[in-house]
Amino acid sequence: MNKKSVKDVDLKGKRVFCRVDFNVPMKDGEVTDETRIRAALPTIQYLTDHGAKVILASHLGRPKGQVVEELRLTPVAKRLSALLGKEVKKADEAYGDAVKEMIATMSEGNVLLLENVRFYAGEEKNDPELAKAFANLADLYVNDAFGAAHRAHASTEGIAQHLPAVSGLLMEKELDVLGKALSNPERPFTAIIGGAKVKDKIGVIDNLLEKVDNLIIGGGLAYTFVKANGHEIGKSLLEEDKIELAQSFMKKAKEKGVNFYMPVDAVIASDFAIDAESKVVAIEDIPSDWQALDIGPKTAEIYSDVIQNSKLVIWNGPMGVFEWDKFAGGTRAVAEALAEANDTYSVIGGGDSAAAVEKFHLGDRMSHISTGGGASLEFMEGKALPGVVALNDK
Ligand SMILES: Nc1ncnc2c1ncn2[C@@H]1O[C@H](COP(=O)(O)OP(=O)(O)OP(=O)(O)O)[C@@H](O)[C@H]1O
Ligand SMILES: O=C(O)[C@H](O)COP(=O)(O)O
Repeated sequence: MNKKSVKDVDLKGKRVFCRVDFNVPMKDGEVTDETRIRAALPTIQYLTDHGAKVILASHLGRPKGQVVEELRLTPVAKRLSALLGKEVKKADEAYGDAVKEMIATMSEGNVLLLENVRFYAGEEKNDPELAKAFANLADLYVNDAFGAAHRAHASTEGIAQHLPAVSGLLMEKELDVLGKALSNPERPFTAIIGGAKVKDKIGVIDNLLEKVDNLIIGGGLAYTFVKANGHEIGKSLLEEDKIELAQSFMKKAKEKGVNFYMPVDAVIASDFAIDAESKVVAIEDIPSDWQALDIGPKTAEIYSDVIQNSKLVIWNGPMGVFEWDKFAGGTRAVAEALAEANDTYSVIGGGDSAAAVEKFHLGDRMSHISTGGGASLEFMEGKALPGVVALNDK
């Protein structure tokens, strides 16, 4: 990476404003998945080990510029404190005199967590005044929030205009893995794209078709492609206005010599319901009042074979409604094939695919699980990430 990192700067005695992505799932005031907190630990530890005073900032949820009590970061401070094995002070604001006073009492190696930066309307507007107020708290800015790097907000982009700005270790690792995969892939290189909507994956499919050897399509978005191929899909998800686009992707794949894989069978359901009646049919046999909620077993077998024969696989988006057991088989089969493919470097592109891999307890069998959903998608689309662009060059 051509951006400076924490390893390139002097940290001793410095007040470091470190943006992390602690946008974690919570229930009843408890953190229910601490993956993102754990992922930030190496940077926090590196900073404290090198004598910095660490001021952490994050967003949580989408409070839209207002204080929302359930979206305070207090439970996160508690979890972080336990994981670090040291006290983490928590401020009830994210800037201002009270926060400055807390920082003034900090010693080298201390950690302070600021309040949810999205409680301020200026955060998402990238208000220069708010960015300056954040910058006023510190001597150095570290961005370790890969998951929020696609947002040009005051704490991810604006602040970098006012302080020396470097990346954290997680940010560096994410950019390294995803960057290498896209620029210098080991081959055969396979991308698996699933999820609900074609509309959300247009950019990524388009960009990956320039790079991959195999493109595998699954999930709800597959049925627009099946329809574009001339089959009836009953009540399965369809984006009518994307049929032509789907056809153009299939044409592009042919022109580029990319093997394009679509479902050959499906698990169909009588309704969109957890307890719906279900059965397996060939892809051309979906009855008009049924809907496809998962890829079928033959498809799963074909996809697993392609995975086993790949050197690099990038996966974004589930193959079916994996939240419901009846329709989780396809997503599970893909996750298991990746887990078993020892010679295959597997990159899971955050969001729902990461959640699925964790649900099947296969997380530790993947080579890299990105902490960024939207961010990894935008990166794979080939877009520049504002939170990265703003950092100082090496
Ligand atoms: N055949 C299907 N019909 C309807 N819904 C489906 C189907 N297959 C998958 N889904 C649903 O799609 C959702 C995931 O799609 P979505 O595009 O939101 O996630 P994603 O691609 O992982 O994106 P992100 O990484 O941003 O979370 C899941 O909730 C899943 O139940
Ligand atoms: O969960 C995420 O993908 C990141 O934390 C970004 O959150 P956002 O989509 O609310 O900006």
